[in-house]
Amino acid sequence: METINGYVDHIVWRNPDNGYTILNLIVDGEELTCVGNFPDIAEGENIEAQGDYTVHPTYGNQFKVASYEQKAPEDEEAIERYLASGAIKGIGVALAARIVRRFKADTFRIMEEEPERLSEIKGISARKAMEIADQVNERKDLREAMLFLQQYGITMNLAVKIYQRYGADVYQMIRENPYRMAEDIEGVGFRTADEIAMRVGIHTDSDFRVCSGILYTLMQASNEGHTYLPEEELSGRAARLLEVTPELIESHFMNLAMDRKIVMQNRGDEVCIASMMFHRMEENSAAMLKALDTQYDISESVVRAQIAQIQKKTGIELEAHQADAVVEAARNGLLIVTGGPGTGKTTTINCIIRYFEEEGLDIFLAAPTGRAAKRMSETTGYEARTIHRMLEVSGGPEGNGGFERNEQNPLETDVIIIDEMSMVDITLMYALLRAIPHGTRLILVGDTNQLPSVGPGCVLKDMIASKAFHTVCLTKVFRQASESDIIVNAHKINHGEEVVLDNKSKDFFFLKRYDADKIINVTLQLIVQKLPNYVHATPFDIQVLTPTRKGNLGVERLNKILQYYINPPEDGKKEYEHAGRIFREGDKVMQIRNDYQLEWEVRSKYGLAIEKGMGVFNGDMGIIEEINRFAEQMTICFDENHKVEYSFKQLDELEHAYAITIHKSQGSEYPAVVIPLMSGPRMLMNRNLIYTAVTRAKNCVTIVGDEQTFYEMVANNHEQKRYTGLADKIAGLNK
Ligand SMILES: Nc1ncnc2c1ncn2[C@@H]1O[C@H](COP(=O)(O)OP(=O)(O)OP(=O)(O)O)[C@@H](O)[C@H]1O
Repeated sequence: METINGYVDHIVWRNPDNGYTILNLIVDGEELTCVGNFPDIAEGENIEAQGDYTVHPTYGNQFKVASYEQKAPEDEEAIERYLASGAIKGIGVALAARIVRRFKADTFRIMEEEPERLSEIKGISARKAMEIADQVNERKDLREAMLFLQQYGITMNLAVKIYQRYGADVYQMIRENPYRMAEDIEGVGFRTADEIAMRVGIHTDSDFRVCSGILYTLMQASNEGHTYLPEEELSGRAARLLEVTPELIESHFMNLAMDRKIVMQNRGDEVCIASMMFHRMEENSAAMLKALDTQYDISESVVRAQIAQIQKKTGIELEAHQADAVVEAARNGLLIVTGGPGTGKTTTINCIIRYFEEEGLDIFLAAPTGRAAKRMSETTGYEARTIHRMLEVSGGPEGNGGFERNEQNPLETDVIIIDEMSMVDITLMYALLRAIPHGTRLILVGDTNQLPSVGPGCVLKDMIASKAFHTVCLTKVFRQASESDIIVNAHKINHGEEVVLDNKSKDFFFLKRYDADKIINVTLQLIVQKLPNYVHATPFDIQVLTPTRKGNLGVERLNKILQYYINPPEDGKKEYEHAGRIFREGDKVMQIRNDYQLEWEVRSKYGLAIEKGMGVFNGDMGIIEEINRFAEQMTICFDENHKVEYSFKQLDELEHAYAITIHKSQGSEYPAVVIPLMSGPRMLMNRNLIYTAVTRAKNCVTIVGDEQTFYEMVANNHEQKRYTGLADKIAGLNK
């Protein structure tokens, strides 16, 4: 091992999570590339490093640093170089020279111990002297805090965030209550905080730990869709998490309620406990829905006469419930329209749009996902946007002022129609309602038999269950068996009736296979050979939908296999590996969380941006167009030619999408769907799930697998219970 001394001329690259850094060090006037872990280093600093010289196949000679020490610059030249490097704001080249000329080798001691003396120098006021001293100390404090936090296994990136939040209080916070971080800092969950607490030696029954664990349990429950938990369920879950008794958990409920972190409410003979956030969202949403539900004094016969006119013009005669929906839309501020596939929801929306248009009203159309919005645009012929886009994403967290449109800056229109309402969770509903002023009509359209929203809440069902709002349920199926077995079978599935699997259909097939690898083989043949011609689509458009993420037919395994066959490695096709996944040019990928910061642009054929916007959302699908290793980014092309640059660091937000879960497919429609099916957990394998999968297909559904599993799913009407409070809160307003 060798020792070198030098100063950092330039930091070439740095990984903020682990401090891995490539930098140019000037050693005896010569430039040397050094690589290694540098938790905190700035350009201009002097270091003494131990390590070995190596030769990198591409980059040549390097020094691999095993350990290093920061050295206060010893000679005056080094001190001046450091100060002139811009490391301290307000000191440039000229001032650095003046300072060092005056204080010589004593410069740093003066800055730390007698900073007021800096004002002896021309160009430095007393205030500026103190600002410089603060910065010098801050850097020193930051460095010390970093070292302290790293003892507890905290990454650099997180350590900076923690230090920024708590400053000098960081030591006390970590020693006394690291659980505060789980509430205060994004990116720190209960588990991280608990791990730190364990290292610090905090007891398992500490009050802070129990309270934080309770809030964490409620948050975990919201990931399963619940907005509250019954008291017993909460104490049981939290007790298992913290490995303490349920009694200890229960003894903290009252304190948390007094601190306004949770809300306890009696519902029947049950005590329901919700986090304050979800309680408020539900309570405010209930009140806002009620406020929108005004009645308009419009005569029914006048509306019906208008409908007759519209029917004459369009040549479509509405069925009784459809016409009722138009009448209710005209006479009420809030209306819900539900129905399964092919029951005429779109036809009804179209008539409602025409009616309001003729009244001279402005109409906004929106849906929860990009694909659903696109479909709404196609079927209505009017522009439909995602709800996120309509509310104008502002870059902040969802539900917390994350949209430009809110009560201060509401949507300016007369009528808002939302499609695919079953997918809207309470967070998005709350954000939507905040942006709708009194006097705007709101029409919510959806299919209650679809899977519930991925996010917490059960908004559409709860609104219907409250019986507080006008609801029109469309039941007549307009498409006949000869036209579409997909629709007819979807309704049969929904009613638990027998579906004939004789493959005499034109659009509904069941290929019986009983072995996972055979099922995958058939799936591949369908995507690559059989279906593209049959449904006039590309393999990209044919979507594999599967119930699970894990297992032989889970998303993860299917994606690896499908990628290998559909988009195999090839010379000239660039690849990049991230977290065990190989992303390759030509891959089909999906964004897996809402990202309001990502910018997209539509480019002209000369590559110039002709339209720009922000936000890529959970479920958006695209193709990797280009991987640029030099710039460490890849270009993904999403629907409507929206091109987005992902830096390699953002790849956690992307997954392959050759196969996706049925849950993720909600609100989307594909020309053809292939569903590999083998037995799985009963809780998951229910009627809702197979119904949702089948209704995603426009032209063709093929299920490949075990017919027994299919029959069991159709028979299994057991839905996973969601604990949600919106219905009760709406009902409570009537009392
Ligand atoms: N009153 C009607 N008379 C005759 N045909 C109708 C009527 N209403 C709807 N249809 C036809 O039934 C089919 C399904 O209607 P529509 O697309 O409106 O239903 P939907 O509920 O929106 O279906 P999906 O959920 O599958 O999109 C369409 O072909 C439509 O033209």
